Amino acid sequence: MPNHHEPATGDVDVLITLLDDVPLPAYAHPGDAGADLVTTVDVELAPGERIVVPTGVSIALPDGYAAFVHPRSGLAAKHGVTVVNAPGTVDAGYRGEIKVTLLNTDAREPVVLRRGDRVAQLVVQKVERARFVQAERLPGSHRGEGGFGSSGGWAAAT
Ligand SMILES: O=c1ccn([C@H]2C[C@H](O)[C@@H](COP(=O)(O)OP(=O)(O)OP(=O)(O)O)O2)c(=O)[nH]1
Ligand SMILES: [Mg+2]
Repeated sequence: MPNHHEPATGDVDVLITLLDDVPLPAYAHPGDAGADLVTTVDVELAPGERIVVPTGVSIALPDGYAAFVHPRSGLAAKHGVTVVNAPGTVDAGYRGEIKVTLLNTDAREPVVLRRGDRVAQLVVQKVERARFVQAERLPGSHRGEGGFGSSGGWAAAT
């Protein structure tokens, strides 16, 4: 059984403060990309309702990293609960509490989430910062300006 109270082990140290009586974000299985975040409050989401929930954690990412707040597939598939701004971006310089903007996409059923429930997962990644170099023209490419379904319909590309 996964133990959600095991401290996360990983490749990069991320300083974290616990603002509430919550476990450290934990990877449920070795090799997981996302460490689960919990809500520190009970919420009931009406159909179509969104709400910002606190997670009780704040972090200091090293420069060159960002963390992304992703939905959990189980909550999404079983209850229609997603993260509105998925994936939410946590900047390396952000020291505030990580919050999750949940949305109940279900048209009929309300969803109850209890304090301590795992509502999202945090993916820590290296990110590049671009220098935006203004140019008169862009180099050509195979795709060109095609997008937004240019390659075909929803089934296999035809
Ligand atoms: O799901 C999220 C997304 C963001 N944040 C925090 C960390 C992030 O560094 C900060 C700002 O996020 P973002 O840049 O996405 O929001 P904004 O609307 O552009 O606000 P700001 O003007 O503060 O950048 O809010 C969260 O706690 N959860
Ligand atoms: Mg911003």
